[in-house]
Amino acid sequence: METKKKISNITSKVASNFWGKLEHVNFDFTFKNGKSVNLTHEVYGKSDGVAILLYNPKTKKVILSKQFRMPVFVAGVDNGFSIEVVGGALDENETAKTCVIRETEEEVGYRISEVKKVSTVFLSPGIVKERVHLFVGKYKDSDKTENGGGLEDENEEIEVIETNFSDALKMIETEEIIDARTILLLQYLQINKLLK
Ligand SMILES: Nc1nc2c(ncn2[C@@H]2O[C@H](COP(=O)(O)OP(=O)(O)O[C@H]3O[C@H](CO)[C@@H](O)[C@H](O)[C@@H]3O)[C@@H](O)[C@H]2O)c(=O)[nH]1
Ligand SMILES: [Mg+2]
Repeated sequence: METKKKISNITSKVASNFWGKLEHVNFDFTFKNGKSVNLTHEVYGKSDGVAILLYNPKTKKVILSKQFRMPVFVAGVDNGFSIEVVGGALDENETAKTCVIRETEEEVGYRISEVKKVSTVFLSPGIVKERVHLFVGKYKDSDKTENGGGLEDENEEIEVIETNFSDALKMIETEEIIDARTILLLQYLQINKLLK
């Protein structure tokens, strides 16, 4: 039984509070041999997030979005454009389900009501404290509204991509799709044979 806590004397300083918050967390870490070190780790995050893969069982198509992502650009990949599932940050006091239904209409213009929760994941647990709640949801052509494309007042510009599921899977191999949430959810559909 542990006699001393592994992590103790935790203090946190806000290093930056712009869009998300970057914290410097100082703590004592005790190794198995009893030795203790004082460490400072960076932790970044905003609110938790959601993401959803929309699929049409009749046409075997999926809906994806394409938008500019500065971190992707800074990393030198694909001029910064990224093909992703619909997703976004939770508003205050918003449930994951309400958020994912709202983001679906805002970003790609489909009004859906039923979604299925798949899992909750950390995407970069060494750095980012955000948890993302992952969903899948069926859509049909008649769910389409006049909306989509993102919110102008959030400076969003989103291209809606409706593509064959089989082509989307190929885009993982060709690395046209590089977002982990998107790959995870496409593979979830494949493993569970939801579009067979
Ligand atoms: N990252 C970032 N986005 C900003 C900033 N300022 C404005 N934005 C804009 O704020 C909007 C937020 O849109 P959402 O749909 O809510 O979020 P998202 O950008 O799609 O998703 C990102 O955040 C989610 C929640 O934190 C994450 O779940 C997801 O993985 C991704 O990082 C985007 O248009 C983004 O360009 C900024 O400083 N940083
Ligand atoms: Mg978004």
